[in-house]
Amino acid sequence: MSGIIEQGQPHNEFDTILVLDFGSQTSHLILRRLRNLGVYCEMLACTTKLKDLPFKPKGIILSGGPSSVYDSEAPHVDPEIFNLGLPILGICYGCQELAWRIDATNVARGEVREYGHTELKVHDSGDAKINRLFEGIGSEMDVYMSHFDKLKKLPTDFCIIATSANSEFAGIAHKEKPIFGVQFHPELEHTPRGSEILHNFAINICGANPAWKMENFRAKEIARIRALVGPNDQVLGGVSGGVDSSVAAAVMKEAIGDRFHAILIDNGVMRLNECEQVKETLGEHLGINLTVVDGGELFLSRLKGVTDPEKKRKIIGKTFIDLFQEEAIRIEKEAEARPDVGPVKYLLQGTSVSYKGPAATIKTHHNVGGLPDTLNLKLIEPLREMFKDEVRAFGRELSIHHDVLMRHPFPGPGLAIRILGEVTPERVELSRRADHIFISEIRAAGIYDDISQAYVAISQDRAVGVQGDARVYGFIAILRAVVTSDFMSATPYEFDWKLIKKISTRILNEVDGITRVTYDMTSKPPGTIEME
Ligand SMILES: Nc1ncnc2c1ncn2[C@@H]1O[C@H](COP(=O)(O)OP(=O)(O)OP(=O)(O)O)[C@@H](O)[C@H]1O
Ligand SMILES: O=c1[nH]c(=O)c2[nH+]cn([C@@H]3O[C@H](COP(=O)(O)O)[C@@H](O)[C@H]3O)c2[nH]1
Ligand SMILES: NC(=O)CC[C@H](N)C(=O)O
Ligand SMILES: [Mg+2]
Repeated sequence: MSGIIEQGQPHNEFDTILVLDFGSQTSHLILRRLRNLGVYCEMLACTTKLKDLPFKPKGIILSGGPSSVYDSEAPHVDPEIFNLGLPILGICYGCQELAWRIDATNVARGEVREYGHTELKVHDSGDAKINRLFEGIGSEMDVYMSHFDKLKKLPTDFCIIATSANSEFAGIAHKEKPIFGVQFHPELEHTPRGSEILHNFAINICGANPAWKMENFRAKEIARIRALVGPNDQVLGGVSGGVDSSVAAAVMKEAIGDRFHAILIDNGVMRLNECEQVKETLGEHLGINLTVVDGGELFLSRLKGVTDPEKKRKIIGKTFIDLFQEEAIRIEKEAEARPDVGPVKYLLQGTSVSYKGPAATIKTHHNVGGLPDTLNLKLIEPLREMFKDEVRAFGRELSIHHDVLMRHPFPGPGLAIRILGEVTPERVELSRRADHIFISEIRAAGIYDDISQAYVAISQDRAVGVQGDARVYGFIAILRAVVTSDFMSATPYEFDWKLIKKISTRILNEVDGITRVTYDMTSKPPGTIEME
């Protein structure tokens, strides 16, 4: 990493815990819990060569992951990890990895899957140094497990610090060195006292000073962006009106002023009047001059006849990139006469927490699928490691208006992943109008902020109805409203029955082409928030 990029990096100023990501769906939650404790942390790929690290962490956490350590394809940590003299905590796969690195025969496939809550028994080793991970917990603790593989043997020089009914080695500690492993997931809310374990590790064992605060982020991020972009280069910003990109755009504007160009791409699958409204709101509340690029026809023509969800996502992602590239050329042309500004070198995305590393692909979120090699724009993602609620807290720090901050997330592929199957202009229209009624009623009932995300999906199947005594044959509208704190897991919102009946009646009366309305009762997991 170059010296310039290193300037203003928080890991040079704050005690930092390094999280090595083995691809768990919940790796980011480790960071979030640590930040809540005031401990600065960063996440890198599990295979990072540790001698190349641009900073010295106070300790290292190995995350969970979908692989099995004994498989030939499994990812492994740099063996150098044991020579750094740093405290290490392995979580689930991370714990199995520690044991495997010491002796590959320590880990094997289990006989039973252990998914869900388990009572953990904490063992007193008689040595205060070894007991530190569970300090203050007492003799029992409710934990969440999610594994199949298990430790078969205690690694040499380790002792047992916790057990569960299924895991003889649910917690292990090295007898001399500050190396610990746990089979359960302390980062999950389902492990109610998990934060205490992370506190014990990061603050007590690693000795990290918990001096990190959200307000540090603003100055640090602005300094980082200024150093990265330099005095002349320009930045193109994908701005959707969503929470992430609005907050990211506000930071960019503060950092580099009019060298930042905010672009909203109308992908033909935005909600009713959305582009006009976003342009107005961002201008009014953030003083950001947004250019709206009309890509509607292009997107819809490329989506014609396509029904596979992943194909739809990929087509949309690629079309976004094509249009961003065209915009970069336009902006450079316009700036030709200005000696003070240089080329457009960066693309800003407001992405907050995303799946990266070797995590199993559940969906190709278009914005995080990686940019094509042919793109000569480098990515800037100021919020890349934050969770939505952290982005909102950061936005409040930047005095961004409540309505912008509380907007329900809206995915980049827009209504296209809520219109099951083929996206046609007619079905986009149905989806827009039904969605508008649903959201307007939710707002009017004063429950918009109680719901994390709500929308109407349109089925591929049709159903018969009777309207004005005539037979009609139309699509099914599927209402979805969920409550979640981190969008990783979610439960359906419990509507007042009268309200949901009113919404259903309005949709059936006002949207021609819809003959049924249903409510999606699926939690995440096993469902996801979007339909496709
Ligand atoms: N229609 C669009 N035009 C331009 N950029 C977009 C558009 N949709 C998404 N993006 C880019 O992709 C990024 C990821 O989208 P995502 O939906 O995750 O974030 P967001 O729209 O900023 O916030 P939210 O999650 O609240 O919707 C955005 O931050 C933005 O940079
Ligand atoms: O920018 C985005 N591009 C995408 O391709 C995408 N797919 C899902 N989402 C949003 O991510 C959150 C979790 O969604 P899922 O439970 O459907 O995976 C929810 O908030 C979704 O709206 C996306 N956001
Ligand atoms: N959550 C995890 O880290 C799981 C680890 C490993 N894949 C197992 O099944 O045991
Ligand atoms: Mg969005």
